Amino acid sequence: MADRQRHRLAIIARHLAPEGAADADPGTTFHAALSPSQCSNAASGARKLSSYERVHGSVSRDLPTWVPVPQPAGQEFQDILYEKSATDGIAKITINRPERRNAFRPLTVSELRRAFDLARDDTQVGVIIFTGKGTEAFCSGGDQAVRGKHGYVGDDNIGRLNILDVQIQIRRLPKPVIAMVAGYAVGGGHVLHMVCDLTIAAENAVFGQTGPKVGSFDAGYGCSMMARLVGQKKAREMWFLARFYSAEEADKMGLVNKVVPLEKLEEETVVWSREILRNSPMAVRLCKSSLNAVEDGHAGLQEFAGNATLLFYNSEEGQEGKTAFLEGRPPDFSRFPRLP
Ligand SMILES: CC(C)(COP(=O)(O)OP(=O)(O)OC[C@H]1O[C@@H](n2cnc3c(N)ncnc32)[C@H](O)[C@@H]1OP(=O)(O)O)[C@@H](O)C(=O)NCCC(=O)NCCSC(=O)c1cc(O)c2ccccc2c1O
Repeated sequence: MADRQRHRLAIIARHLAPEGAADADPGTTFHAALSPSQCSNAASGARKLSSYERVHGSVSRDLPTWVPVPQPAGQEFQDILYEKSATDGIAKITINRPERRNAFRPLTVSELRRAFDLARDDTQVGVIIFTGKGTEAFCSGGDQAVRGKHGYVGDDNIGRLNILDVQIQIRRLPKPVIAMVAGYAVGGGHVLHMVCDLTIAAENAVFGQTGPKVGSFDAGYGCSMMARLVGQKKAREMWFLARFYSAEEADKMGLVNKVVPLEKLEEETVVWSREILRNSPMAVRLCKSSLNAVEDGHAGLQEFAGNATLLFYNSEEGQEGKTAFLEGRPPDFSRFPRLP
C-alpha cells in the first residue's frame, strides 16, 4: 500500500477509534489540552490531534471583558444591556429585568430590536449571545402586568405583540444567535430561545410554555418550530398541558444543544461562540440561511437568494454589468463561461 494511502487509513482509524484506544499511527502523540467541547471523545486526554487541531489549537476558555456599547444621549437602554467582548467578535444582549424574571414589556421589545440591529450591522460582530440578567430566568415571556386587550401596552397606550418581530429578526439575522439560558425560559421566553440558532443551558434551566395557563398562545414559531424541534406528540404535550421541563429533559427532547453547570454557563457559551468565530463567516451565514430556507417558504428563499446576490455582486461578471452601464456601453458577458 502506498505511504499516502496508509497514512490516510491511519488517520481515519484514529478518528473512529474508541476513547483511549491505542494509536493507529506510530507518529507523534499529542497529549491534548483539548476542551471537551472541541472533541467530545477526547476525555482520555491523550490522543492524537488531527492536522486541523495541530494548526488551530483550542479556543480560549477565558471569560471576555464585556464592554457596554454606548448609546446616543437620551437613548440609553433601560430594559436591556448591549455589550461586546473586548477581544472577540461576540456581542451580548441581556434582558435586564431580573425582578420580573426578565419578562418583556414594549420598551424591552423596542430595545431588543435596536440592539439586534446594531449587532447585525456591526461588521466586527460574528456571534450574538442572547441571555437574561441573573440566574433565576432567561425570560418569563410577556409582562402580564402590562397586558391589555390588544397586546402589551407601553407609554403610548397602544397594545403590541411585537415580540413576534424580534423572533423574525433573530431568525433572519445572518449571524448565529446563541441563547444562554439560566433559570426559567417560559412562555414567550421559551419561544425566544427556540428561535435562536443554538441554546446552551445551565443545569438549573427550566423550559415550558405557560400561555394556556394565562390565556395566551403563540401559534406561530411557538408551535411550528417546537414541533420541528421535539416532534408533534411532545409539542402537543408542551402546549396542551403547559408543564415545565428540566434542562436534562429538554436536552433529551432536542430542545437544547448542551447542558452545563450554572457556574460554567458563560464559559461554555463563549467557547461555542469562539469556535464559530474561527470558521468562515460566509459559510456559516449560508448554512443558517439554507437551514431557514428549507422551512420558511418564500421568506426563506428570499433570504437565501439575497446571499446569492451578495456573492454575485462581488464577481467579475456582476461587476461587468454595472461598469458597462456606467460607461454607457453594452456589457461584454461573452468572457464568462456558461458552466455545466
Ligand atoms: C417564571 C415563573 C415560573 C417564576 O416563578 P418564581 O416562583 O421563581 O418567581 P415569581 O413567580 O415569584 O416571580 C418573581 C416576580 O416576577 C414577576 N413575574 C414573573 N414572570 C412575570 C411575567 N411574565 N409578567 C409579569 N411579572 C412576572 C412575578 O409576578 C413576581 O413579582 P412580585 O412583585 O410578586 O415579586 C413565574 O413567575 C411565572 O410563571 N411567570 C409567568 C409566566 C407567563 O405566564 N408568561 C407569559 C406567557 S404569554 C407570553 O409570554 C406571550 C407574549 C407575547 O408577546 C406574545 C405575542 C404573540 C403571541 C403570543 C404571545 C405570548 O404568549
